[in-house]
Amino acid sequence: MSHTLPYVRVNDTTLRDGEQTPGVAFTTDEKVQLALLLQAAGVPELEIGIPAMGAAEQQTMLAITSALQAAKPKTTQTMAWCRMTEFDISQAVNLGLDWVDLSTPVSRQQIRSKLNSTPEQVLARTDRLVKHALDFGFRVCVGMEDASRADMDLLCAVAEVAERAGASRIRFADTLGILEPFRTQQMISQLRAHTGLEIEMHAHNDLGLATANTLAAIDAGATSINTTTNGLGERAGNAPLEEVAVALNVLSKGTTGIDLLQLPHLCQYALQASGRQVSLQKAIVGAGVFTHESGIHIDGLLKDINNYQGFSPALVGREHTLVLGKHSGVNAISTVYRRLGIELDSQQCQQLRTTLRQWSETHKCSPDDVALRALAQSVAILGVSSVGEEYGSN
Ligand SMILES: CC(=O)SCCNC(=O)CCNC(=O)[C@H](O)C(C)(C)COP(=O)(O)OP(=O)(O)OC[C@H]1O[C@@H](n2cnc3c(N)ncnc32)[C@H](O)[C@@H]1OP(=O)(O)O
Ligand SMILES: O=C(O)CCC(=O)C(=O)O
Repeated sequence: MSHTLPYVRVNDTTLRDGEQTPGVAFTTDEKVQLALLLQAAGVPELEIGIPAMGAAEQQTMLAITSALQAAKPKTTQTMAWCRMTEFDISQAVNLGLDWVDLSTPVSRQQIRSKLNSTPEQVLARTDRLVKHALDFGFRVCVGMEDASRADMDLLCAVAEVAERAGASRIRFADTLGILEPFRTQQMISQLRAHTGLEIEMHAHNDLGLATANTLAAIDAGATSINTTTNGLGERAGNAPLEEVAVALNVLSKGTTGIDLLQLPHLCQYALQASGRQVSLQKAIVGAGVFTHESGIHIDGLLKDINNYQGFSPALVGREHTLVLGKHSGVNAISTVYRRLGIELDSQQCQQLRTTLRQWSETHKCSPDDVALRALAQSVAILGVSSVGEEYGSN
């Protein structure tokens, strides 16, 4: 039986939390370009900066909101991150923003040791400053910093006060990245049962669980999520946009309206602008994630692609690549060489299988076409009769 997938609103914070990655600092032009690429890819909301940082940041934010407006149709809304203070809200005015996120710590630890405050004061401040921000025409999200370490009673109380004061959304921040999916689901479900507000999940990747926790939050009723391109962000980063968007699609958990085909280009630009690299094996965008070397896998792929394909790389505009190496089998060797225009017989393939093992241990990479031709020549020179037969031929 088919069912309608829930719409999940992506609020990408590459330009705010992403830029908090130590050492990362985008120029105004880079931020504008990133915002335009995110809008073109169909991301409906962007958190674009922190007005309290001062005039330069505010000018950049204005440049972003103006550029998004000019690129008709404007489909992407913008949000500023603010501390829950009059001053921060005042700095967000006249920047063309749709939303402010008013952030307040909600764990006992941070309320006491960071703000020198009390839960009662947090509640009173939430009520007052949500109303204050509404007076400026902003839509308001209340950012619950360190929510994963907070008492559920206080989270519910903050949500209640926020809702009554006129906020549209609460953000549940796993600020330290200490949640796992089961606990995430439990906490978000409890909040879901308690508030009619939109709930936004903000996950950090300190335990490598940001994507999993984001999906768990959606299962439990979160309506929007924070992401960053390539998982940029504080420490181990945030939930990567590309992972979450593709996972929601592949796992049939939700629709985002994001054009997945644009993700590689968008993420590549974000890498360049951030001066960062992702590992070869980074899900979705890593150079090696659709590359296959193992003999049994390539044999299976050649017989039927679905033998070793969880989802098609074409979903993100990429394709499978076959390489040879230490783990190659005869079927892979003959296929790869045939693509180079070199027909090998079974014995030559077996000899190459042995040669490739030695070559790979020495070079610690996949042989390129030049190296493959040289290896084929070495087989011809050595002659097939000298091949050791210790592995047999299939
Ligand atoms: C979990 C997160 O990612 S939260 C976002 C964090 N992002 C950043 O910090 C990046 C941008 N930050 C900055 O450029 C600067 O920190 C600024 C401009 C915001 C503030 O700079 P400064 O005025 O020099 O203050 P500084 O950073 O030293 O201290 C932060 C102050 O904000 C207060 N504060 C922190 N969070 C909040 C909050 N949610 N609500 C109200 N006050 C807060 C702290 O208690 C501290 O106040 P204090 O000096 O009275 O003790
Ligand atoms: O309070 C918020 O808006 C979340 C801030 C944040 O980036 C975090 O807690 O990790």
